Amino acid sequence: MTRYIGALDLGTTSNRFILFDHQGQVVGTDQVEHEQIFPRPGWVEHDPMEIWQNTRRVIRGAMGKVGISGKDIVAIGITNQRETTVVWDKKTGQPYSNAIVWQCTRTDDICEALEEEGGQDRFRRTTGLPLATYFAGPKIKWILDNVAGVKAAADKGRALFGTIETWIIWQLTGGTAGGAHVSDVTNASRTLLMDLETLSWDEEILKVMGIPRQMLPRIVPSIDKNTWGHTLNEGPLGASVPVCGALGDQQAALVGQTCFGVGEAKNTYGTGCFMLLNTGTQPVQSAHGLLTTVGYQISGEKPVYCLEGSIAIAGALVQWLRDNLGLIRSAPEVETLARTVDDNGGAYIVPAFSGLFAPYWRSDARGVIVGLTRYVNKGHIARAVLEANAYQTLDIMEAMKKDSGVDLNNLKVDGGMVANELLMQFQADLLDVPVIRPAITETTALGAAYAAGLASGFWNSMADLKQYWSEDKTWTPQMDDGVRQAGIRSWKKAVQRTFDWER
Ligand SMILES: Nc1ncnc2c1ncn2[C@@H]1O[C@H](COP(=O)(O)OP(=O)(O)O)[C@@H](O)[C@H]1O
Ligand SMILES: O=P(O)(O)OC[C@H](O)CO
Repeated sequence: MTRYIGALDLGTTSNRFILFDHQGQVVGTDQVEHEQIFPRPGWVEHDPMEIWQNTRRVIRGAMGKVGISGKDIVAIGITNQRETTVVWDKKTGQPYSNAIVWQCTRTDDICEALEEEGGQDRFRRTTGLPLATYFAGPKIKWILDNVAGVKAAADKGRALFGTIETWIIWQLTGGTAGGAHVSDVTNASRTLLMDLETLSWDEEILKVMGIPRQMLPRIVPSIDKNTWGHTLNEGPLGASVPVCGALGDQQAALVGQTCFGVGEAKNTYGTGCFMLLNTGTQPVQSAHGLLTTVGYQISGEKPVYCLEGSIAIAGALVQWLRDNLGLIRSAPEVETLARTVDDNGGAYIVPAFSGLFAPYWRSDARGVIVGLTRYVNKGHIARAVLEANAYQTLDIMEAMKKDSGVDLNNLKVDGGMVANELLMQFQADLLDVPVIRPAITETTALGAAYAAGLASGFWNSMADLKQYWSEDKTWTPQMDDGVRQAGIRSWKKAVQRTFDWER
């Protein structure tokens, strides 16, 4: 009987369940988008119950399309948008509020107050992260301080915190009847609350932020067959299937791209865009605005660390062009529109919608469109949207080189936006290195499947997984260096124009 690994990919824009066979090939998938809630400028929320409902829907949907039951699934792995924060009541299973999404800027004042002592890098040595609205810890504090009843419930041990993998694993493995309250170490490393060396919650930071220890999940390795629990027979899989792996989505993409060696990197273009470089079993502190984060941990082994460059707005800018400006009807149309012109016509967009993340970490920044003249038309704007992503990646690549000394001689890419050929060519031109797209661009889900498959014995070793990686297409640089340098100069000027807007 053919058996499968299931991967649940809980992204910012949509939830997917993907079934993989033993060759690492996709045999079936189902996907549902969820609502992006913008209650105020800079605020972003999701409804945790909608994410749970859609999770059940896509699991049943993918199994139905392939015509299998939960009994045909050896194990499942979970991967998720990181940092997005849910606090819920463990007796009723109800969230106290909407989830605060990683892009949300509402914790600006909290971060500013925390910075007064020790500055933006106050917790960097311990956590690998600067103080920024991006991370989960300040979001928990915001909920404790602002949502009625949560502080008292947390003190009594009734309120539980989780990032999205924690929330969904709790639901899948029992919910109010005793679901597992666990977080994988890669997600925990994005809270600003975890000590990167000991892989445990840092009591001192918890005290400073006023977060009760008992609301936090147990931190466990990302690839592990014993600690996550099993799905319920009465749940969406209709069977008791072990949950054997969980990884933040960017770390999952690193695993899916089989970047297991020191110096290997990938760049994922989804709602945001994230480059991760494997730095081995010792954390490397960044001096150039990157994050130090856990890449993955196999049970019983030392964790593998990464340097990460995080871009908040990538595909989200394409969504904005579609949903807020109505210039396109679907995301792929941005390429058609961009191809109506030869270049950006002098226009640059810096999408600092959530402030600017790496390498700048400026929460006072807001988005700009610069270089406008009467010549600029909607085709130029579409180009500037795509180019913004490539220029932001260039900023990250420069910082990565300074921090690690690694001069990448190509870039492995994945994520929803890599279908965009114009962007991929421009990216190769700008970085002046080849850009390589793998045959399977669902690398996030693949990484979660690999994690679950390794832990459950479906696959034997990481070395075995390397054979499933294959190239689909490579773009080689074609741009004249003078044109490249002129573009980079204009981009850097445009970035400066975003600063000092909010405060
Ligand atoms: N052909 C395309 N050109 C540009 N952007 C695209 C294209 N197809 C999808 N996108 C963008 O990619 C994002 C979805 O990618 P995905 O990897 O599924 O994201 P996530 O994991 O964050 O939910 C959306 O923001 C969408 O606007
Ligand atoms: O939804 P994505 O794929 O853009 O990823 C979101 C990140 O995990 C946020 O840190």
